[in-house]
Amino acid sequence: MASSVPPPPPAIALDGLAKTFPGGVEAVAPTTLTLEAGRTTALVGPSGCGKSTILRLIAGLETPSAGGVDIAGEPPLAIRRRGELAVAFQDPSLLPWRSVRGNVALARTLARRPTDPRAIDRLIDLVGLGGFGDTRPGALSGGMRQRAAIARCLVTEPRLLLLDEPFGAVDELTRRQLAQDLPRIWEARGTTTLLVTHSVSEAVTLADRILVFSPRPATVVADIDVPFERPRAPGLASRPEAITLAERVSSALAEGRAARERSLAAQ
Ligand SMILES: Nc1ncnc2c1ncn2[C@@H]1O[C@H](COP(=O)(O)OP(=O)(O)OP(=O)(O)O)[C@@H](O)[C@H]1O
Repeated sequence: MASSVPPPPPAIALDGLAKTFPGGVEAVAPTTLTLEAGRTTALVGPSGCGKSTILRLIAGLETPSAGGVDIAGEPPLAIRRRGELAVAFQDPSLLPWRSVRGNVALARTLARRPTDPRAIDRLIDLVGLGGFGDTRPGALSGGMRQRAAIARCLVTEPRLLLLDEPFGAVDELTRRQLAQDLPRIWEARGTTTLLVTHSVSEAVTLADRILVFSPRPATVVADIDVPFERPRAPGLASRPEAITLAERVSSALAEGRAARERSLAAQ
């Protein structure tokens, strides 16, 4: 989709960011790190460790208990209000009375960008929903709804893209196709992208950097650089160097869990 000169992608700084929910559930331990502008960072960690909470804090959808988030010098809400931040959560909240095309087009209108029907249809095709532009969400499968939500995110040409298990409800073959096609869109625009995933191989294939988290409260246990050239080759996940890297991530996950168990046992 054509646009005027895009603003540069933002870096994200977490400064002592922590979250304890009312009732005492400590989801995120104080975390300080910088996520570089224009790169894709994957967040991997055990279920319930606090990954989605981190994404929601960065999106300004949760209030930190301590510390803060700085996105290119501004708080998350400022970026969100300007429509420069797009979030796709596991459970896509599409408007049920609008078609796929209507949902995608509305996001573009809300971001105060001109709407080009052909560009919207190209994006719908790209996420594998060609022919479903007139269909309402209720008549789509969970995976199709997820893909419509991804199209809705990308159509706003965000500077910052937050994806929470974006391919969770998608079959393996489609997942691979999406993992191949979609990053090209955000890479071409230099979007700063954060991706929560349970799939180690997806993290290795899609990300420039992988942050591995401990069980709750989320603490970074490994910060791994992914050195593979872009665009990523279709068969990358089965290359020996990718397998070695995936094993490093899996070991860090296991070590994070073991360390947490040891510290709980010592208490
Ligand atoms: N609004 C809330 N109020 C109270 N506790 C919450 C709230 N949201 C999340 N939690 C708790 O915080 C912890 C972290 O949740 P979060 O959804 O961030 O984990 P996650 O790593 O994304 O999990 P998964 O991989 O299973 O999606 C969990 O124990 C969850 O029950």
